[in-house]
Amino acid sequence: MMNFSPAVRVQALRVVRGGREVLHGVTFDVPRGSILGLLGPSGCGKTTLMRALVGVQIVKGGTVTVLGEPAGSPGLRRRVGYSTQTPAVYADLTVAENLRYFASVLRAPRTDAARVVDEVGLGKHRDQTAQTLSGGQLSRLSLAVALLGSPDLLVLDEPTVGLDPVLRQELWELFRELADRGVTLVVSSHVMDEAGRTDRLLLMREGRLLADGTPDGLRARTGTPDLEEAFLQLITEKAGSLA
Ligand SMILES: Nc1ncnc2c1ncn2[C@@H]1O[C@H](COP(=O)(O)OP(=O)(O)OP(=O)(O)O)[C@@H](O)[C@H]1O
Repeated sequence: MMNFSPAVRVQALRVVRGGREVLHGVTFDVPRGSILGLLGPSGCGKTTLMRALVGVQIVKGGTVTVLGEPAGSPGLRRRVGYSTQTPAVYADLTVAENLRYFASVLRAPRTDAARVVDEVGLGKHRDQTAQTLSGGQLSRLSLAVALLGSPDLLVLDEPTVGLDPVLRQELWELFRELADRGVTLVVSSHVMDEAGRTDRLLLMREGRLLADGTPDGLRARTGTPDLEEAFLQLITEKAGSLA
């Protein structure tokens, strides 16, 4: 039977960190097999929101439902892949050793380590220790770990930081292939030209959603083809309406 419920449903989510509310009631859905982009200035709450999706963030209010279960449920552990901004891999293990290790922890198929190394284009570096990788290679290793076990939801925190335009393009092509296979992706980025590659964009500012729509919808609403310009316009609009 087809499952039409959204992959992610976030309702009225509030989070307090360090005694301060950093998410002030965020609500959105992510349909299965789509790519949601999370954009907004540094400190607006993107990482906090992603932590709530993977179930490692204590929440003050609201609900987060992932693949039909409360975020963080044990049953979701192998169905959700998360790559953080600071890669959590072993510095003194090689690329291949790291992947074999995490594959065994996740009880992913043995062949998975080889598959994901190719998917992220790290084949040439498989025998290099993680500590000798460049920043971009390290973030691709982190992405490879998230792909182990073929999760249904991928939560990727700035996966393309430090990558050249060619690699960024290749990774976005991979994200689209995964979405076409039914995987749901939530991807944060600082880079506006990547925003146009998503199915839906959440523009965040200071713990609130400034806009939620398709890239074309946001362009139409603001009357500009440039998403960066659209974002700035929405911020000004909001500031005006609050004044
Ligand atoms: N452990 C913490 N204690 C106190 N405040 C925190 C903590 N972690 C994050 N914050 C605050 O929560 C807010 C949201 O942070 P978050 O990391 O989610 O932002 P972000 O949008 O991911 O930023 P960036 O793009 O720079 O990674 C920020 O104001 C940050 O200072």
